[in-house]
Amino acid sequence: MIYEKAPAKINLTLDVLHKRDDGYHEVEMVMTTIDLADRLSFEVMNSNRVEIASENRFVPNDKRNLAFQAATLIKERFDIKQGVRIHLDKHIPVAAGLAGGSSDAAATLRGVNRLFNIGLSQEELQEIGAEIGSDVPFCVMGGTALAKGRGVELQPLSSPPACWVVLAKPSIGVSTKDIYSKVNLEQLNHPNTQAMIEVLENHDFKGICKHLGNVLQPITSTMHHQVRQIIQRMNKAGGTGVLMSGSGPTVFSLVAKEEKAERIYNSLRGFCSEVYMVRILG
Ligand SMILES: C[C@@](CO)(OP(=O)(O)O)[C@H](O)COP(=O)(O)OP(=O)(O)OC[C@H]1O[C@@H](n2ccc(N)nc2=O)[C@H](O)[C@@H]1O
Ligand SMILES: Nc1ncnc2c1ncn2[C@@H]1O[C@H](COP(=O)(O)OP(=O)(O)O)[C@@H](O)[C@H]1O
Repeated sequence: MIYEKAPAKINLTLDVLHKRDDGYHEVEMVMTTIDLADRLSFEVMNSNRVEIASENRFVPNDKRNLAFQAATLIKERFDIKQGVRIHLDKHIPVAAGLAGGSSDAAATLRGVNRLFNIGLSQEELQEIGAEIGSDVPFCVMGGTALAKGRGVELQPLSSPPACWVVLAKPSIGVSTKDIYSKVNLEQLNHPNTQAMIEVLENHDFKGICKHLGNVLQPITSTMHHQVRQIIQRMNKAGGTGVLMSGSGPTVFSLVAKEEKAERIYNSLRGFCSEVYMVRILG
């Protein structure tokens, strides 16, 4: 049996530059991993099948699951005759803007590579990951990175200084495709990506909080008042660096001190069913 951890990501910046000919949007975003993770196990099966099991009722237990797709892709590409049984212990909220499914796919690429001794490099796993989804290569790489193109061209960056991340996810689902389709290129309030890269290099926590920005936040928060309410509540509770992650609806706050993070966490609980307080992994 082989085990892999699949951490969630948050977007410190998310900018959309233009619409591409392939229908995707050209993005520029800074992402970092956090200590909120799914856990996966992988076991060889003698029958030539992929099986996936998870107790989470929001996660599909069939070919719609990105971990299932990752295992199938590797098996077919490298003509592996044995099967694999995957167990997914889900902790990352689903359809939340935290790349839970993409991180499960990335963990599966790593896990199956080890299970069958295929010997693929991290770069090769990233390339295969891009066939599954735009966030998968970053999840293979982990840490902190600048992502360009449709999100698959990666450049590693310095990680943020150790801090706490308080996250709150309202009980609504958001479709990434739907949010991207509502982008109006004339109306975007672009974050300063270069400034974010510089403050990361300088380990400047206040600078990181100052330069957080996500062009998708106004779109998702206009559609869902719950996102606006959480942003307001986090700010009112004294939250520093408050931003929506990815296409949402999860909102996070970066906090340097544990007591303050606890205060924000407590003020969100009761108001919102899914609230987490975790460390940044970076
Ligand atoms: C917004 C982001 C930010 O990290 O994350 P999430 O909110 O999903 O976590 C990503 O760009 C999401 O990546 P991912 O969820 O892997 O997207 P994909 O499966 O590749 O694409 C889903 C759909 O989103 C749209 N899409 C995605 C990426 C991109 N650069 N431009 C797009 O227009 C396309 O319509 C595509 O069909
Ligand atoms: N392993 C998985 N974990 C979570 N969701 C998955 C998984 N595989 C496929 N999905 C599907 O992908 C969709 C997006 O899920 P997720 O990756 O959690 O969101 P996001 O892209 O917003 O971070 C969900 O609606 C779910 O049905």
